[in-house]
Amino acid sequence: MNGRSGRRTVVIMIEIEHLTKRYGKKTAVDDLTFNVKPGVVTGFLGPNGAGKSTTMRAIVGLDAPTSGLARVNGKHYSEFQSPLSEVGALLEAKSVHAGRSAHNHLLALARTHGIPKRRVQEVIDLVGLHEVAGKRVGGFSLGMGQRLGIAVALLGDPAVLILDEPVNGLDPDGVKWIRVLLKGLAAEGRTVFLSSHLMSELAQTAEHLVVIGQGRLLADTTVDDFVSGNGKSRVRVVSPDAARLAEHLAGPGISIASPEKGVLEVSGTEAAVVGQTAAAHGLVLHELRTDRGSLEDAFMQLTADAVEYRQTTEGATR
Ligand SMILES: Nc1ncnc2c1ncn2[C@@H]1O[C@H](COP(=O)(O)OP(=O)(O)OP(=O)(O)O)[C@@H](O)[C@H]1O
Repeated sequence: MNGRSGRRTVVIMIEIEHLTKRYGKKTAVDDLTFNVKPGVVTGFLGPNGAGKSTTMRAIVGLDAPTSGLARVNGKHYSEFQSPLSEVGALLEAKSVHAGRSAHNHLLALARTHGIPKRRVQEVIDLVGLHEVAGKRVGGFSLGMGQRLGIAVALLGDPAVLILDEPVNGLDPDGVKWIRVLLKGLAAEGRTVFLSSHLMSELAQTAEHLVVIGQGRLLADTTVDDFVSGNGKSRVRVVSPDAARLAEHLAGPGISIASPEKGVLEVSGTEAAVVGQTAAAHGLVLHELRTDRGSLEDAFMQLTADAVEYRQTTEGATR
């Protein structure tokens, strides 16, 4: 269609290329480039104001980029014949007629988008709204509203789903439900791209992560690599000989803390080295394990650096 059909042999469903979005002097998204692939849940992580919603809005044509491109399935959103069937989106609170029932809201959307009527009941069941489908949307709780938004996103049975903070307003059961739902949709081969500021939630739901800060790409990697690459891992040792072990371990680049008697937390080395050092000196160990940093630690570390970077560059350029 655009003469670049060769690209389509590579299965990339969402392509962001040098995307920049400015609102007046504010650069919300700054030369962002990344791809989102099908078959896995990709988390979109960043502190408040990082540019996640702006990027998602650009993908579905709600915001025109200042420069750069956002494509789904090789096409710009405006080229879609049947948008709801190509990409389902849950963005900020939908404008829903408060007086309409969830069922009628979905039915109206289905009619205007050429989606069969039976799909309405299917998505109502899928999101667990069957008991309240006939009730006025105006009386819905935040969580019910989120479920309705997800039903709208799924209505056209799209291969690509974009969800901005989908767990907002959901209770713990709802959070668990959406985690299972999204993983299931990805396992069917769909592209699932969701933003969250709840890092622990993304760690349990997403396999891949795109992290942004101040509109710029900070990481595009698997969750596992993100944590091991950015989190601080340390070795925890419990030993009746802790003090002597600490003396033998001490050296350049190694820091040792003792949060309580007989316990050491060692950074800058590996569990194997600690075990070998203990064995070489005949010291008894009761426990030896590596504590990996959490996704939360990794995220804080990465975005803290981004904030510093921004302050220095702003100072330099203005
Ligand atoms: N319509 C707008 N006009 C002016 N500035 C805007 C507009 N929309 C977003 N911004 C600004 O652009 C930046 C990025 O906002 P965006 O909502 O994309 O971030 P976000 O990562 O989704 O944040 P949050 O997690 O708080 O939703 C913010 O500084 C925001 O204030």
